[in-house]
This record gives sequence, C-alpha cells and structure tokens, in this order.
Amino acid sequence: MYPIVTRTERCRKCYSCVRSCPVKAIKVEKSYTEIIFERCIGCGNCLGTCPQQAKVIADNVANTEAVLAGEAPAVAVLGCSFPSFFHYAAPGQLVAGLKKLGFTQVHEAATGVELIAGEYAQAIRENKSTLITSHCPAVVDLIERHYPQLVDNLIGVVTHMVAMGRYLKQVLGAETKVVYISSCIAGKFEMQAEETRGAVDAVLTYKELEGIFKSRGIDLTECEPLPFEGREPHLGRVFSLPQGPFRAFGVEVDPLDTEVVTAEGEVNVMGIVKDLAAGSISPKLVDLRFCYDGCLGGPGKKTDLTVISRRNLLIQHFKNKPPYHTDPVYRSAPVVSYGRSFSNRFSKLPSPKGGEVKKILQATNKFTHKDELNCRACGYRTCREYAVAVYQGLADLEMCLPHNLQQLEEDRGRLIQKYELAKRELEREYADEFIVGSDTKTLEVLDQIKQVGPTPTTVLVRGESGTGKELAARAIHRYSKRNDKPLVTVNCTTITDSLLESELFGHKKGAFTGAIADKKGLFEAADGGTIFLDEIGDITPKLQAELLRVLDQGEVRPVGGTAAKRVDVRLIAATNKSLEDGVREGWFREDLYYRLNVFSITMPPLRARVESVPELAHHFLGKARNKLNKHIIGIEERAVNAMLRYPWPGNIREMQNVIERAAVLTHDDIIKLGNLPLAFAESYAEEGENVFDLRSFKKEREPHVMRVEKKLIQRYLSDAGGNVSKAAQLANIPRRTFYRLLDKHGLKGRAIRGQE
Ligand SMILES: Nc1ncnc2c1ncn2[C@@H]1O[C@H](COP(=O)(O)OP(=O)(O)OP(=O)(O)O)[C@@H](O)[C@H]1O
Repeated sequence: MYPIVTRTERCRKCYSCVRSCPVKAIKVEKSYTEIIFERCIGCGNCLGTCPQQAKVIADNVANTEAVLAGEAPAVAVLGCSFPSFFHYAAPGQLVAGLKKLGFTQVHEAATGVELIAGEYAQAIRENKSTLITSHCPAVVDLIERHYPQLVDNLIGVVTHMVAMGRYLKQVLGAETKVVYISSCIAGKFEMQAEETRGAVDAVLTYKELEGIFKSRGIDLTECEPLPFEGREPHLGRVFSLPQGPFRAFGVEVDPLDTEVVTAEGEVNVMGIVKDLAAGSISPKLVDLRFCYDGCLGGPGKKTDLTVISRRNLLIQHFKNKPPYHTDPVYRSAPVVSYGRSFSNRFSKLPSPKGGEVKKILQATNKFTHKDELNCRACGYRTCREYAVAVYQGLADLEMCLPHNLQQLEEDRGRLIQKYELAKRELEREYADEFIVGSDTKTLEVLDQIKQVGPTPTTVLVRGESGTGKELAARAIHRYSKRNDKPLVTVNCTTITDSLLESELFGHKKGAFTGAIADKKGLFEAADGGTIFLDEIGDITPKLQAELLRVLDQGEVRPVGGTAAKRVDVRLIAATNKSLEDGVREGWFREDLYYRLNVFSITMPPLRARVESVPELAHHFLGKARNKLNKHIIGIEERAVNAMLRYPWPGNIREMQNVIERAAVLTHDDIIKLGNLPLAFAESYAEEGENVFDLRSFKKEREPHVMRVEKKLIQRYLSDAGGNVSKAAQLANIPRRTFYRLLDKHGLKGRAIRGQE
C-alpha cells in the first residue's frame, strides 16, 4: 500500500499539489490528481497544501493494532522530535501511555542516531570525494529517483529509524515487532524500500498515535510516568534541531570550512542537489534535510507551535534527561550492520522533440513569447514546463486558466449566437402556430387579441382545457410592443406550491434548505416582456397575496430577501376554473381577481365552433404529415362527419392528438373513420339520421362555399399576377393560409401567371 492516498472524491483539481510537488510526481486525471509513486519522494508537501485534504497519509493504525494484538513483543521507538509534539505530557507519561496500548518497551530514536554516529564519522574521515548524508529518507529518494548520478555520493549508512529496528531485533530477537513513531512521512516509504525492508514493522506519525490514544480513552496527563527502556541517548537527542545531525554524530565541522555544506528546506536542498548533479559545486560533505527547520518541521509537526517553541521543548528534554531503565542486554554492543546500499530508481519521462512543445503551446493559444504568461495557475512554474508536462502525460490542456477563460468567453459568444438562432427558430415555429378557424367565435377572439395585444393591459384568458388559451397568450405577446422581449410561460400546477414562489420571485442564498446560491425568479427573467401564468386559479392564497403586491407595486421580492427589485412585466393569466366561484367560495382573492380581470378573453370550446372542425382537422393533418413525414393527402368524408358529431371534451388539443394518432395508424394516403378512436365510429352509427339532417344542410352549403372560396382565391391570385405572397397580402390572410387554400382547391400561383 502506498503511504499517501488520494481521496479522489474530494479532489477539486485546484493544482495545489502540482504546484507544491518538487519533483513532478503528480498526474492530472479527468476529475482528480494522482501521485506517481515511482517519482514521489515522500516529502509530504502535497498533504499540507491540499485545501480539500484530498491527499492523506495512509495510516498505519490498523498495522499497529495488528502488531499489538499479536504474540510477538512490540517495541515502540519515539522519533527524536517527540518532545515538541507531546509537550503536554511528561516523557514518562508518554511511555506509560504506550505501555497501556500494549507495547512492551519504549525507546528513543535518539539512541539510533548514536548507533550510526561511528559509521558516519568513519565515512567522513575516510572519504575523499563529495559525501551526502543519508539520514533524511526524502533526500535519499530524491537522489535515487531523480538524480541517480549522485547515488554513489550518499553515505552508505542507514537512517536512525532503520538502525533502531535492526538493533532491537538483534538484541531482543528477530520476532520482535518494532513500531517507529515520528513526524516524518518519508519513513513510511523507507520502511518499504528494498534495502531497508524488515527493520521496522509499522511507521506511525505522532498524529496517528494521538488518534489511537484517543480511541482507547487514554489521557496521557493522567498516566503515572514510567522510565524509557534500552540505551539512554545523549547527544542523539539534538539530532532534530536545526544543524543538529553533525553535533549528534559527533562530527566536528568548522563553520568557516567552505568544503562543508548544510541545508534544510525544499528550495535549498533542491538547489544544492541540482548544483551537485551538474557538477558546478563539489564540497567534501553535504548534510541535507528536506524539511524546513530540520526534523522539527516534518509534515507531522505540531502546527500550533512556532519553531522556536518546538526547539526550546527539545532542548529542555535534552537537559532534563528523563528516567531510564536499562536492562543489562543493552549494555553489550551486539554486532549489527548499519550499512546500506542505494539504487538507481530513475524512471525517465519522455522528452518532447522538435516542435512538440510549440504545438502544445499553440493548442492553448500561445503563439508568441508574450502569450506565455507563466502565471502558474496550472501548478507549473512556466508555460513551457507545463507544455512538457502535457507531452509527458502528467498534465492536460484544460489546466491553463487564461486559455480556459478565453475559451469560456468564446463559448459564451457562441452560445449567445446559438440562443439567438434558437429563439428565432422558436419564434418562427410559433409564428406558424396561428389560430386556425373561421367560425364567428374564433374570429371574435382574434379581434380581441388584435385589440388588446399592443396595449400594456393585463389579460385573463379563460376557457376549458385545450381550447387554445396558451396559443392566445402567445398571439397577444406577438401583437404587443414587447414582442422582441421574452415571453415566459409558467404552468402554476406543474411546480409544487413551495417551489413556485421561489421560481416566480427568486430566492436568496440560505432562504431554505437547498438554496445554495441567490437565484433570479421568472418575473425578472421576463423583465421588459410578458409572463404567462397558466392555471392561475390553482395558486395558494400566500402566492395570490405576493402576486397582487407585484402587480400593484411593479416589484418583486425574492424569498428570504428584504430588498425589492423593480420589474416591468406584462401579465397574461389563464384559467379553466371560475374565479368568480373562487371569490364567492373564498379560495381566490377578490382584489386579485379584479386586478386580473381587466380584459378577459374566453376561448370557446370546440363544440361551439363546429364549422371550424374540418379546417382544424386539415390543419392538424398537415402538422402530423410533417412530423411523421408520411404522405397523407386527406381525410375521408365519413371521418370528417364523425368528427363533426363528436363532443370533443378535450377540445382542440384532443383533436390534434386524435389526428396524429390516426395519421400514425393509417396505411393509406387518407385518414379513415376506422383510424379514429372507437367513440367516433360509435357516435357516427348511433346518431344516424339525426346527424344526417344536420349534415344535409352542411352538405348543401359546402359546395357553394367551396366555389365562392375558390373564385376569391383565383381573383386575388390574378390581381397579384400569380405572386402568392402578394395575393395573401391582398386577401389580408397569412401566406401559409393562402398556400393551404391553394392546395385545397388544387390551384397553383405559377399556373395563374402562365395563363396571363
Ligand atoms: N385555434 C387553434 N388553431 C390551431 N391550433 C390550436 C388552436 N387552439 C389550440 N390549438 C392547439 O391545441 C393545443 C392546445 O392548445 P393550448 O395549449 O393553447 O390550450 P390551453 O387552453 O392553454 O390548454 P390547457 O388549459 O390544458 O393549458 C396546442 O398544440 C395548440 O397549438
């Protein structure tokens, strides 16, 4: 298992980890970033910088619990910096706490520092070329994985962690389990490394240990102090202090000696390692620790203490010398090997050739040097570094913020264009949806629409369901001076009561559960245009009151907000209920009723406009033909007759559906009675003679009307010289209607022209 885990669901791709990673060990996936462990050096930078805490240390708690539950004795080794973390308890109380957990012995890792001190001193004494200290596992990984040319310069000695593990297993027996506890994450990598595997069985951070104490209900401050076990360290305890290693190893260095270089912290270490690798410096001895402030600044450090406080706590511990119990087994010096070798673990990433980088830069709109902003938003220091990372598969093109912003702006432009096109298309489609029917009732309605359309008056459209109320509202808007502004239609019954108010008037963030941001309402969306509230009879009394306020004051107040916003919206409302009944029965506010009923249009039911049935039927046949792309030329007379007798409870919408269904069913090029629902054939058969009487009048009238209509059309066409648009204008009817009439009578504009 890898020591750092990505909680992919938490990652928001802010690229903080990319930015903070010193060795390009982060790969950007579609929805998260992932660590490339072959490149990772375990510095832990990505843990501290992730604002979402999507990168977390893979805890060794379960491992440790397993060690404690096992048969073998478990020994805890506390990292040299422990006094600056567990400062709230005495060292002896920490020992007692660990024993309560089940550890048989508790040692200080400072002993390990002293175990390797001799080998360090010897290596330094004997070596002639540059030596690099190897006690920081992150530095070792950095060199092994990224600067393998320096592998031979690493001092061939294990870290004090591994030294402690090997030593304890030698003294207490190989079956002994060793759990190392420190602020260092790189130790978790080191534990698994080939050359050092087996020395330590689990590596915990101080935080993980604190968590275990908590889960077991152990309060260190309540524990009776117990002594440490093993060899009591002395100078090894200063190891964690800045510049502490040489002091702890007993290696004397002269601060004026330019042949000795010590560095702490990522930037300094990276700089020196690069210089060493390039051969631009060649000191005799280089001591490196990747964390700032040495091991006191490790990723598992106590963040609520300053480095000075942490340092003082450590010095205090060094001076205080906690109680020790040293068993005689620790007095002898067992033969343990503290030597180690290092490997070249370099894994090369592909390097771009020729124009590859240029191509990637161009793909993110960088054509000249000036376009390379080096803004670092992607996490890389320069646009070129980023382009190389894209080539290497570590980054993707979507990471460039300036490019994304530009792209968004362009997309916005394109969307606006598309929106305009779609709007025009929609308008054209609805322009087509003219009100069909030449019966007197329909003509009256059309007249009313033409009169009220251009005024700012509120209109109430009444009528049974499916009589064309929305169609009338659209026509009113089209005839109004607002027809270049939006028509927003709202069906008050399709949205739940609780949501309708916020849909209409908007809401403020936090107004109710789920209101995660401010939202504009439909009244605001219709500003300057028209809002059509269908089924107005169904709104709650609370909403009626709010609507009245909007109509009276011309302003909307979002749910959960106090400030009102002015809106200029014309209201068209529709209902199939009797609002008068509502007022009488108390479910509809009287004041709102009067406010709405300024101008009312009543859409007649289809049964009251029987004369228009054939015309409507042919109109819907045309629509079905286009929709289904089926060649259907007409409707059989028996079917038309049946439609004339049918009561049409669902009105025009029902007819539209009946015709479309019939058009689907027919196998011929005409719609037959049999293609209509059964009720039509039944009513046709039942009414028999009676209907025939009614039809005989119609039958009588129809040929005359047809003749007159045909003559009229021919005259307009001839006056217009065969130009259909002009003829329609002269006839004062829409061009499409004129075309339909031409179709109906089998006429052609061209033919007329030809006759002249
Ligand atoms: N006179 C008409 N000419 C052409 N099509 C019509 C006519 N009247 C209604 N329609 C069509 O019938 C269908 C129903 O019309 P609309 O939705 O306007 O009715 P409505 O009264 O608002 O219905 P509801 O009360 O259920 O909301 C629509 O597809 C509409 O285009």
